[in-house]
Amino acid sequence: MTDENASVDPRFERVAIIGLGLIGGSLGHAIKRGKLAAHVAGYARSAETRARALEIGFVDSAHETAADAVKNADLVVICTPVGALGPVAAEIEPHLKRGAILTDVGSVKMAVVRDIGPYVPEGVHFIPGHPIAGTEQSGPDSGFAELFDGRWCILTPGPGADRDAVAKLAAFWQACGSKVDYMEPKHHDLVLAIVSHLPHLIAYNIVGTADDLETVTESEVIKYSAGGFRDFTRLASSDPTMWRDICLNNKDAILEMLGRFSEDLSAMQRMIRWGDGEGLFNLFTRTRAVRRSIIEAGQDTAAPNFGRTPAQKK
Ligand SMILES: NC(=O)c1ccc[n+]([C@@H]2O[C@H](COP(=O)([O-])OP(=O)(O)OC[C@H]3O[C@@H](n4cnc5c(N)ncnc54)[C@H](O)[C@@H]3O)[C@@H](O)[C@H]2O)c1
Ligand SMILES: O=C(O)C(=O)C[C@]1(C(=O)O)C=C[C@@H](O)C=C1
Repeated sequence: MTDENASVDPRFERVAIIGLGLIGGSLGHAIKRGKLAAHVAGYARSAETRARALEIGFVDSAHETAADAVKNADLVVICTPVGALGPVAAEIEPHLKRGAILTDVGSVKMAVVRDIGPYVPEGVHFIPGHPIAGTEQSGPDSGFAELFDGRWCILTPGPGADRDAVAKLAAFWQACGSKVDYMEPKHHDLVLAIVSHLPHLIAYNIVGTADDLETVTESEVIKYSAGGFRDFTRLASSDPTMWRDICLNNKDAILEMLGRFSEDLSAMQRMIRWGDGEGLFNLFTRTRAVRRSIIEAGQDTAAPNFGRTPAQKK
């Protein structure tokens, strides 16, 4: 915990988690691990997911409607795909407790402010958030308490946000294992477009290209996939709904980064075509240095098995 939040109590009486998949489930586990709430109420659309969440034990009660789950909650965390945030916010609006903190974990932030903002009642503190931690898995069985340990959680409070509420939410995420940082939503979306969204889109594209070649390479793609290709297939197996929603809701920043990427790819194509060995060598030397600085900064947490329970390591 940083000094500035050291004196803030990270605990809540009642937390509501809306959406009980990888992130909602991991949050439930982290709350239980840190004893951060007296009661965790959960909402999922399917009876099967609700039953499973209760059975695993990362929620204390599972509700058939989001409206029911948020009643009396001091902290409400919406953990659904980004495209569902607006409808969920509209449903829960009349049931939110005055003084409660309302937040989310969505991978984009401008669209979250746009979609949830209109449904925040007077007296409720809306502070968008994004834990930069995840895996390619989804659903209630995929969550685990250690997911957020040592990873960043970015909060994007609006200009008029209540300082005490922001400090409380920051203390909560720190108690869940995260390091907390603050950004403007627009800046967040630009940064995440390059460090998270573009890598996933490249992975989806490479695996799609290989799949199109199946008549030629079907057996080879499977047989020799122990190397670089296998790393791409992990990212490319991430949840289709989640990534569709990210693309649709961070369109401008993603198109900007895809444009730059395409230009750089063309430059690389040119170097290969004209045998520019020096250009290629210089580029590869520069990118190798980026990897080294990530490791030196202690951020080498993107390795495929980072943060997973032994059962999840494949
Ligand atoms: N997976 C990651 O790596 C990761 C990391 C950080 C943030 N996020 C963000 O967290 C959120 C949840 O992602 P996840 O990985 O936990 O997904 P998930 O698929 O594991 O879980 C999503 C949950 O939301 C529910 N849901 C889906 N559509 C809904 C709807 N229309 N109304 C109500 N509930 C609905 C699902 O049933 C499920 O319970 C997303 O906004 C995503 O952008 C994901
Ligand atoms: O490690 C992974 O599998 C992830 O995709 C996690 C990852 C990322 O790109 O780093 C994906 C999306 C989120 O919004 C945050 C984290």
